[in-house]
Amino acid sequence: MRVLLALGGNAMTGPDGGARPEEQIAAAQVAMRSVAELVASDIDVVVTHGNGPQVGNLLVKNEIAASVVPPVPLDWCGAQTQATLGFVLMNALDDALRERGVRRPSAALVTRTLVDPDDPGFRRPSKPIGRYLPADEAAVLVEHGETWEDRGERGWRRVVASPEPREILDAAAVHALVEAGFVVVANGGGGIPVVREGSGLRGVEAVIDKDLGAALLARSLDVDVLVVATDVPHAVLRFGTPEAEPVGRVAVHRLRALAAEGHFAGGSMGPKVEAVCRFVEQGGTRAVITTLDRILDAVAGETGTVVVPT
Ligand SMILES: Nc1ncnc2c1ncn2[C@@H]1O[C@H](COP(=O)(O)OP(=O)(O)O)[C@@H](O)[C@H]1O
Ligand SMILES: NC(=O)OP(=O)(O)O
Repeated sequence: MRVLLALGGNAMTGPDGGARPEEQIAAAQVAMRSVAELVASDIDVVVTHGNGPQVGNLLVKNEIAASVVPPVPLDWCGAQTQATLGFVLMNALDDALRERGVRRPSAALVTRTLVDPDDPGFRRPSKPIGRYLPADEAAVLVEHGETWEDRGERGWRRVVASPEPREILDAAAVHALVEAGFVVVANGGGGIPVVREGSGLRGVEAVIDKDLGAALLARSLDVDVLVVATDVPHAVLRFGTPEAEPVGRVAVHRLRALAAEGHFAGGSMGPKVEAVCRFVEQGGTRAVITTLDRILDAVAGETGTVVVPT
């Protein structure tokens, strides 16, 4: 069996979204213990991860330091988060494999994702990144030309362009590493967004939704089960109301109908639901949305929102 595990950026950054190194390392250790257990049962595992909090924080650092050192564009920030989180995840994975006495090599791959330069996502920023701020502080940044959005209880968050992922350009390299027995970390943050220019590629300033990127990578690698690990155990109907109801095992056409009724918020649960639907519609056996600590049961289809073909 082959599994793609998509780790949520928010779920990896602790309760206040602070993204402190020790919180990210601790979350990676929890997730990688489960990955080691899967690998020990002879399951091929590919890991991808979000980068919303981390790429937003890097962008702020660049902006604040701009008068001292040259700032780098958002796609470079995305590439940097792939490297940092790849490093953290590989360390945690190697430790977890060693603890279980499993000998499997790991690799983290800088991964590029093709997007369309005319994608409407460039005109309508929709991807929340970085820290949350109170409304009055966000208003000051809006005056300086940034786009911020009210994200509910936790406050306001900056939003940036998020085009559709069209092709995972380095999928063949991921595939070769998986076939050679590596546990691979790839396509972090949905991949570094690039467009074709002449006979080459150019990075573009955007952040791809990692769950949509994960669905595309999963199909490119003939993955059987996609697990989207986040900070809630299920997708929920009437989320945040007294009538909230978790979605358990569900056929993909039913989940599509629930999404059309507007149960899943844009920029958070909405793209996860879209990603799991796409994966199952395109031939995946099952896709599961649940929390980081339930990965093993999720792979078996025994917990979370379990999406199946019929
Ligand atoms: N219908 C819903 N069911 C469950 N969670 C929802 C729903 N709508 C919005 N959410 C929010 O989605 C969040 C998970 O998405 P997100 O923060 O993007 O996760 P991650 O960074 O882990 O990928 C949850 O913490 C929850 O607040
Ligand atoms: N790139 C991305 O979707 O990151 P998050 O999952 O952290 O929002």
